[in-house]
Amino acid sequence: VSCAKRAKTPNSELLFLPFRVLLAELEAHQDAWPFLSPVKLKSVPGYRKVIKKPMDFFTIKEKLINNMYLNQENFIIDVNLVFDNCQKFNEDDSEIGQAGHRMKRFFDKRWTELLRKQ
Ligand SMILES: Oc1ccc2c(c1)N[C@H](O)CC2
Repeated sequence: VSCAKRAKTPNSELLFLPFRVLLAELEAHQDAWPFLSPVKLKSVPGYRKVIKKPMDFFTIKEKLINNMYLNQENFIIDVNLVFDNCQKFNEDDSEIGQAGHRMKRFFDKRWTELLRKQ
């Protein structure tokens, strides 16, 4: 993801370590396959029109590595965007729709556990 690289201050790396761990858990989840990389807009009819802000785990990782999240909220907004896009584009009873619901439940649980630790 090209963007102006922000100065890497040590504490910002430390501050976001829990998010990198949490993101790694999302990527390792067996239901993560629809969300690992950007949807190929050219090969999925209607996606570009319906989904105004595509998002995926790879893009989130790139933004984390490039210090593009200024605060915790923006990280959570992007993760929830992945699941909201999935619910918008897929029927709840579809394979991908079900994977999205399972991933969201997993994320909400882990995020709550992470917050309780702080
Ligand atoms: O049948 C299909 C084919 C492609 C995709 C989906 C469903 N859903 C994803 O959210 C986006 C990509």
